[in-house]
Amino acid sequence: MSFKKAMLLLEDKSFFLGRSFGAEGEVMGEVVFNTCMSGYQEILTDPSYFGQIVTMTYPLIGNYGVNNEDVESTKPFAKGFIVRDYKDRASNWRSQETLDSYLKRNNIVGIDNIDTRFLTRKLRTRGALNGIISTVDLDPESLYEKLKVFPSMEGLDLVKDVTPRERYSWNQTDVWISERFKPEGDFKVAVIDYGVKWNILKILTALGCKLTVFSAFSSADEILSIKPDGVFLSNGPGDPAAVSYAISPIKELFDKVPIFGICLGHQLMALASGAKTFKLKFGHHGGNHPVKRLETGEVEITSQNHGFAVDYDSIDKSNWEVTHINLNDKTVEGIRHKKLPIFSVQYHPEASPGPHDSGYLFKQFCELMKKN
Ligand SMILES: NC(=O)CC[C@H](N)C(=O)O
Repeated sequence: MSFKKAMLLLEDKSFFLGRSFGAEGEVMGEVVFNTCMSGYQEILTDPSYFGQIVTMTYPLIGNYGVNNEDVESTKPFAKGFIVRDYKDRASNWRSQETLDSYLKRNNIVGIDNIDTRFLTRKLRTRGALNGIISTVDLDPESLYEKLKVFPSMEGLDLVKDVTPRERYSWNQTDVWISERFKPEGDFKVAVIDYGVKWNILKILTALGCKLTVFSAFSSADEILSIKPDGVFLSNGPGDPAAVSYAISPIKELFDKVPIFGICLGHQLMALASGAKTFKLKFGHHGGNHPVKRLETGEVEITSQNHGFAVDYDSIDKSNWEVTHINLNDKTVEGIRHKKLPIFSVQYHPEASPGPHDSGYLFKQFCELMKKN
């Protein structure tokens, strides 16, 4: 690996000199911090990170390498990667490649030797900031000139860049997942792919769902044409309120089939119900967010990755019930329709990376399809 210098500059003009790893070049994006202690490969390949530069609060990154199995999509979607201490010696029986070589091969710019604790504290007090990482220009003035015209995440539709153009079928799972999830029946499920994580598809498959995956541009009629037993709304990048074309098809599906939404899918379901979304100060990105399930009073430790949230006050409480609340900041984590078999959560029950407390939600979706 190289020992070339790299620079990170934020929109508040603060800059950090570090060391280049991964690809060389220059990238801009919204800088967010993730508090997971492992799972960098799943994080990098989660399409919801499209448009963002991720910094890990866990200091040692790269030490267990990279493999072909732990990816959440075809390639890394994060724009750039910031770490405290990159370890080039990968030690794990599943490792096939170093993170440095993986990032180089996929043209993702990384920077290490950054005081990620200081950076995270700054993002926490200032809120998410745009940033630029460069290995080709180390002049803060000139980096700032480039960054200042870069758009803010608010108002950006990034789903159009990651959603598939054509529908496809999915029938893969893996041994770890099929140990936890057993077939619950034989269901035909339409997935709307706004940037879906593969772990979701693998869990649904293990539960006995035959999946047809649709583009975000699909109409309700196209989706209903396969006569699905249920519809799943996926996670995805960007500002949910900007994905206007995806909202009315969901609304049309409301009284037709059971629907389950995760993260962006949850936000779009809420928007279709007439509620509003807003941008959080620095978002929730990590594997230890406590969420209270209001029905039972139980607390789930959840995996999360979102910068926007559903506004509690805007929810139509005569038809919808808030089912889950985040115990850190009391934001909405789940909603359910009072009569129709439709529900969604803001967090990630598929985890990957993260704890498995919330896996029951997938079974709940199967129960609704069975009853219907
Ligand atoms: N993981 C996701 O689906 C993220 C949803 C949305 N892009 C947000 O940041 O809030």
